[in-house]
Amino acid sequence: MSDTSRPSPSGTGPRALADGRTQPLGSGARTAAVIPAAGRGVRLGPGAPKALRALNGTPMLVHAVRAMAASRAVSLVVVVAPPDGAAEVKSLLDAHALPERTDFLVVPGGQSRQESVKLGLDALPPGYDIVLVHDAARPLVPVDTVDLVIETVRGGAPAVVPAVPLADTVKEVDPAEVAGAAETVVATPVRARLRAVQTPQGFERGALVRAHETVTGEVTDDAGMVEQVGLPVVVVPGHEEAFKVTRPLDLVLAEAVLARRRLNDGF
Ligand SMILES: Nc1ccn([C@@H]2O[C@H](COP(=O)(O)OP(=O)(O)OP(=O)(O)O)[C@@H](O)[C@H]2O)c(=O)n1
Ligand SMILES: C[C@](O)(CO)[C@H](O)COP(=O)(O)O
Repeated sequence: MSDTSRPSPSGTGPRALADGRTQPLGSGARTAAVIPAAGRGVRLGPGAPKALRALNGTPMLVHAVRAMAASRAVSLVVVVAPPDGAAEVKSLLDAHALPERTDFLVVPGGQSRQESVKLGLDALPPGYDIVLVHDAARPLVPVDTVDLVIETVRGGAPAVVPAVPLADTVKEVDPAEVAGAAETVVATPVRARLRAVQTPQGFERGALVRAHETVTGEVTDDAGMVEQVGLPVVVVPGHEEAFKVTRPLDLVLAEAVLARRRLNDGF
């Protein structure tokens, strides 16, 4: 099979195959996680920036950092803090127990999620061939999901998203009427073919960097940017506990999940 080589920013990355997949990176590939945590959390209501709000007494961001560091494959976590809050976030992480095998970096974020992820990527040192991007707002993702995403990138996928089927039927509405007093349905996509995608999304580093350097315009996730540069995105099973804390009711659900985990763990 013919293939073309494409250097990764670390200089140690994989070769891109003609179909956009990459040759397997192998188990030696080092993995870093970028956690965008610079959002305000407007939909959660008034209060501190969302990532700093507590879930059972511990800031959501600390839960999210621990969720990434729980994977033995993740050796660096880059936290993208609110633009004026990097020092506060650094102190917060210093004050909470985190695995010793994992290094941490904190950088200030930007005005959009996309900009914050790019700032995190820019801060990544060389030597990491796989990059996870994980919302601070998904604090409870289980380690098995994180590991599955990493394994799939190691196996040669340039981009991987964990996803779950939808419970609701989804309607597309007339774009001219979006957020108006009334909206008209223009289509009903076949639900069985739709997936709700979660994070961490995993990437071969070169693919993600290229996407962030070339794609402009509104995007709501990083895999969508990789799609736009023409690379395949592989879907793996997500997890119901990887839901995004977006509205006040999600906080109630997150605390219930933590309570159930404590019961199951017997403390
Ligand atoms: N300028 C921004 C906006 C968002 N995020 C991060 O992107 C993730 C997903 O965003 P979302 O859940 O929408 O968070 P917020 O933007 O804080 O929420 P809202 O839209 O309700 O304000 C969050 O971890 C958030 O902190 C970020 O790093 N920088
Ligand atoms: C990246 C994401 O979590 C995938 O579902 C989602 O698109 C983030 O959206 P948000 O509006 O920035 O929370």
